[in-house]
Amino acid sequence: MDFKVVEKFVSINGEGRLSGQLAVFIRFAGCNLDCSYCDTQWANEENVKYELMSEQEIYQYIKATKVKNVTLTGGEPLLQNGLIELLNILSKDDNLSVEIETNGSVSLKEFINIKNPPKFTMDYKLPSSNMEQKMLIDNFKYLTKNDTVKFVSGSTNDLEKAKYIIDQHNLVSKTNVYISPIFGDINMADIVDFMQKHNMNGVTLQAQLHKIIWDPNERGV
Ligand SMILES: C[S@@+](CC[C@H](N)C(=O)[O-])C[C@H]1O[C@@H](n2cnc3c(N)ncnc32)[C@H](O)[C@@H]1O
Ligand SMILES: Nc1nc2[nH]cc(C(=O)O)c2c(=O)[nH]1
Ligand code: SF4
Ligand SMILES: [Mg+2]
Repeated sequence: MDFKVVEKFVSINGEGRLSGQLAVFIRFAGCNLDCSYCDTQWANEENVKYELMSEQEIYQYIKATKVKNVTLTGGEPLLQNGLIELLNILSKDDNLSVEIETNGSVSLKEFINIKNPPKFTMDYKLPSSNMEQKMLIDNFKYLTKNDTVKFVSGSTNDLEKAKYIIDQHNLVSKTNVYISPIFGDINMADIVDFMQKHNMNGVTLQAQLHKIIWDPNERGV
């Protein structure tokens, strides 16, 4: 199966539990959502330039970088035809640690049963995204302590919804829970105040590190 790869690069992971560590990124074309704040809308455009790569070509590229952490992102990686075949190849290599960034609207069911499954970082899209109605609440039941739910928040209303969902589904006891600001839209100090006011123990606040290191609009970092 050939995959539409819009960019591939080595950087530090700017998000999630492996933030600050080297990672090799594979970004796939196309997404089923249209989040108001999406910083990679270009990857979802119909006429985006892409390179067709087979599973083996992607694996060989990853190995040539000598980087252990692999992030599959997009666009929406879980919508790529043949993703299971790619994951089967990557999961056989004990020297790789694979993570998938996914938007919360695609069922994880068929991806969790593979041997040595990837770590999922699943967004729960909050009201500011305009995509909340697409969230599959059922996905929470597949997540473990290897995975993460991320709430990208741009307002107090978003934070209140995040807190409601975290409490309602007891997420802190099941998985890793992160809050990340919509870049530039909300003061991080206000998020900390909110976390303190609501005793949000076990929740991690995180900025997008790559947007602090490099120009926030730079691609390939
Ligand atoms: C571009 S998305 C690709 C993967 C998948 N479609 C998703 O939404 O998780 C990767 C991550 O970047 C986050 N993101 C996109 N735009 C952002 C922004 N302006 N500020 C903060 N995070 C953003 C998304 O919420 C998601 O967690
Ligand atoms: N450095 C860096 N780290 C990231 N972690 C997740 C990213 C993504 O776009 O999914 C990302 C990204 O675009 N750049
Ligand atoms: S789901 Fe991810 S890639 Fe798709 S529009 Fe939202 S942030 Fe962008
Ligand atoms: Mg990004």
